[in-house]
Amino acid sequence: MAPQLPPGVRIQRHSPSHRALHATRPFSPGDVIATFSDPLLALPDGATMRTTCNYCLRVPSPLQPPSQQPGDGKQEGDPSKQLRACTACKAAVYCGPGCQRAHWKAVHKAECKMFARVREQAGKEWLPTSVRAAAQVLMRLKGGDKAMLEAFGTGGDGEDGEGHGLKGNAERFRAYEEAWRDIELQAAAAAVYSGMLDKEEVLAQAREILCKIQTNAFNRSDADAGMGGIFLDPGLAMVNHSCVPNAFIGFDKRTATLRAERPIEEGQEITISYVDYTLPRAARHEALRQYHFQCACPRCADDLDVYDVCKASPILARLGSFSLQPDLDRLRNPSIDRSKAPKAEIEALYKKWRTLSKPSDAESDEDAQLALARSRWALCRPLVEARMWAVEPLPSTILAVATSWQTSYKRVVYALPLLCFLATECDPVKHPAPFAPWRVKGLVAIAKVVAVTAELTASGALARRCAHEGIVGALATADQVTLCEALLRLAVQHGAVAAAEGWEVLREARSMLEDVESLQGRERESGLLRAWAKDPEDPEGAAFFEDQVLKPVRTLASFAVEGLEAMLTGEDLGEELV
Ligand SMILES: C[S@@+](CC[C@H](N)C(=O)[O-])C[C@H]1O[C@@H](n2cnc3c(N)ncnc32)[C@H](O)[C@@H]1O
Repeated sequence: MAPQLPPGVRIQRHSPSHRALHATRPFSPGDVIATFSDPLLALPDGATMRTTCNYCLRVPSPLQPPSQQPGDGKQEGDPSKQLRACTACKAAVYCGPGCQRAHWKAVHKAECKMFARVREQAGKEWLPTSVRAAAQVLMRLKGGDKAMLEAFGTGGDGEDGEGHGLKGNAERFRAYEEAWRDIELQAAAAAVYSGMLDKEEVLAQAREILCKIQTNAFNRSDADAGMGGIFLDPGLAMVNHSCVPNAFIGFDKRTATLRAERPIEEGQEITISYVDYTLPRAARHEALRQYHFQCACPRCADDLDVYDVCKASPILARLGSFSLQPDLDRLRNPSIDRSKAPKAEIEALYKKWRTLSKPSDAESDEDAQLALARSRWALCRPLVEARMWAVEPLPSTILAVATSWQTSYKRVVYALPLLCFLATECDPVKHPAPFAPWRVKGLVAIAKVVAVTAELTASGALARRCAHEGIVGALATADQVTLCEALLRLAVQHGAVAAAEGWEVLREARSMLEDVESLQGRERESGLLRAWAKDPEDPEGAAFFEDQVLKPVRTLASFAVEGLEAMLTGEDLGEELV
């Protein structure tokens, strides 16, 4: 039987062994195409299975009071106390009895004994995610689980033009030595710990299962959203890859939401990107190796960079205005000089950039981070010369510095120009859709630093914490509370589309916005911002936004490159900035 699908999508067979997801009606950017709430596999990351509800995958935090559904957990406050362990295996934890019961019925009944074996034989309380996933499949297949049999049973790989099972690309995995070694090890562990190694064919079956999991499961990992793990739904698994996708997936607990990133016509194929589509072509292809196909999307065929794709994006005109970079002409005609950074050079420098090792935990002090940032910045020189700020690995280099300064007592104010620069010069080019999660995260990051600088300004301590006259001057003339409120309004509006209601970044933005709204004497500013958020074309609101938000953000962004140069190339200046 073909996988059960929600309305909005259907499966179309392009060739005997290649199926695809197609739209059954038109969708506009940001629209929900379909939701998938009954996954076949939904697991937290191995090492986090003691801090994540093993059923609903919620990671409790003080900001996340437990919901009444489906876990009906009641404890609040200390996150670790919000989860209770299965009394039998003590390995799996839950946010409430509802989740525990649901997980027991779905899979834990079979895997509970497995964790006793893991403790006995390996002295561990958890298993790597893929090993646990494969063991779950083995045990559910043995138990005659119908949905598992359809997806993972033998002979259904779609290769015969009729099967509806998941594609596994097993022969290709076998030829990919590095990946195959891992699969063999994981298969052996899954067979041993599931207690099924008694039959020789179980090993082969476990390998097939792992190939299918690697090919079809989605990685839910997102540190900012406080989540990790994998998600596999046989219907959603029919969506193919493109480096210029028209859709994207957001995860919230056990639900995956497929949304349109670009306009989609009725009958059109729906595609997502399996990898970070803003990487240079060679890096994308390397990341796609585990899927065993040659991407032939327009970005790959013509080796388009992020500026090319942004320029041609059909959503710029529709969506560009309600953002920190509403200047569409600038996005379409950036002042870059490609001759200074030829494509081959970018690919080579990206490869080298990736080999620069991150400081280990032991040496992750500011000096080690600074040394790494210096080497990365030096490698990115051709991109800086070409002013190609949005081409990786330059934005990641800037972001890493911004992130470390953001959490540094001494440098937090200096993070502001970098974050404003990323939000105006990099993110909108990489992700033309203003609801792209990266862009929303960027807005919240700026708002957080502005909340700090507003306090420093109010207490008169700003000039002591920042030696840069330009930054201090820009902040002195800005209404920082209004700036913060505007950023949060943008984040809340776009964040609701970016991921899901339970997205941690959105919750944080909402909570900060409530705090700002409760401040007295700001009725006029709040009123104007509210009007502008409702209608970005409203002339009074738009003028206010330009003056109170875009102007200070642009001014702050204008100090970013100069500040980075001083810090990362000038021996003395760098120290002075501390
Ligand atoms: C998650 S499945 C997608 C559904 C798959 N087409 C099927 O029929 O089962 C991933 C696999 O689909 C194929 N695939 C996905 N995107 C592709 C693309 N753009 N071009 C060619 N094959 C693709 C690859 O074999 C990949 O390993």
